[in-house]
Amino acid sequence: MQVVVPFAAETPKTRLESVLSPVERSTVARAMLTDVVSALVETGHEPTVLSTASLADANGPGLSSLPAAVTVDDRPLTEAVNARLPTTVGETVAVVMADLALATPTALERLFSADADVVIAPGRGGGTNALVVRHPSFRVDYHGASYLDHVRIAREVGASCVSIDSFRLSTDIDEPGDLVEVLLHGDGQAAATLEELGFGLEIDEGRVAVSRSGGVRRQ
Ligand SMILES: Nc1nc2c(ncn2[C@@H]2O[C@H](COP(=O)(O)OP(=O)(O)OP(=O)(O)O)[C@@H](O)[C@H]2O)c(=O)[nH]1
Ligand SMILES: C[C@H](OP(=O)(O)O)C(=O)O
Repeated sequence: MQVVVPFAAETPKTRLESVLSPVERSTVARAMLTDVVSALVETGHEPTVLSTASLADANGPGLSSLPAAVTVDDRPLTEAVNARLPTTVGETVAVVMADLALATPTALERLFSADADVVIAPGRGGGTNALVVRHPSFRVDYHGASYLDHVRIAREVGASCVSIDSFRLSTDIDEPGDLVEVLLHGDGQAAATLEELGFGLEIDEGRVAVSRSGGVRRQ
């Protein structure tokens, strides 16, 4: 099975612009990529990062030892991923997004071992955080309610399709509120990077929040 990890290398995580500078967004994105790749390697796979640009050039911290091959493809996400999907029966390709900072080998194994032509780990808010494709006619269409689109596309090409219920794989880190989950449940580079940048938990009566300086640091 090939495992592809799409990565927007140049201006990642724009939806975090209210809390992180461009350089910080790049640093956090690269820390999350490192965590995802490390979890995939622990499952015994050899992931390929499908990056919009070279990671050696505009290098951020921590990528010199990334345990993955990097392929540069500057086409838009959907096109770049579709170019990597199976074209023959018997081929399997997994697509795991680089912003799944809570991904663990156990959660990924559940995704990989589910039995269907198309296995989807939905993201909160309608996205598709991870996919396994075992059907030569299935193609992706990211953005918007891509989860619904992918269920429909699977049906249209006659592929069996299941979605898996995983808190860890459903939590992609897109918006400031998502940083809470990294500090609550993450134990990799992404969580460490956020702490280095001064983020901590704000624990009150309602939902836990994050703030920069002043929040509670993890032990
Ligand atoms: N190869 C490739 N990966 C992409 C592209 N756009 C997004 N990604 C990756 O796809 C995953 C989901 O990305 P999004 O959350 O939609 O986009 P993002 O660039 O990370 O963040 P925003 O700028 O806030 O939308 C992440 O792993 C991104 O790094 C693209 O055009 N090409
Ligand atoms: C790529 C996109 O990611 P989101 O914008 O939902 O994080 C999707 O899953 O369709």
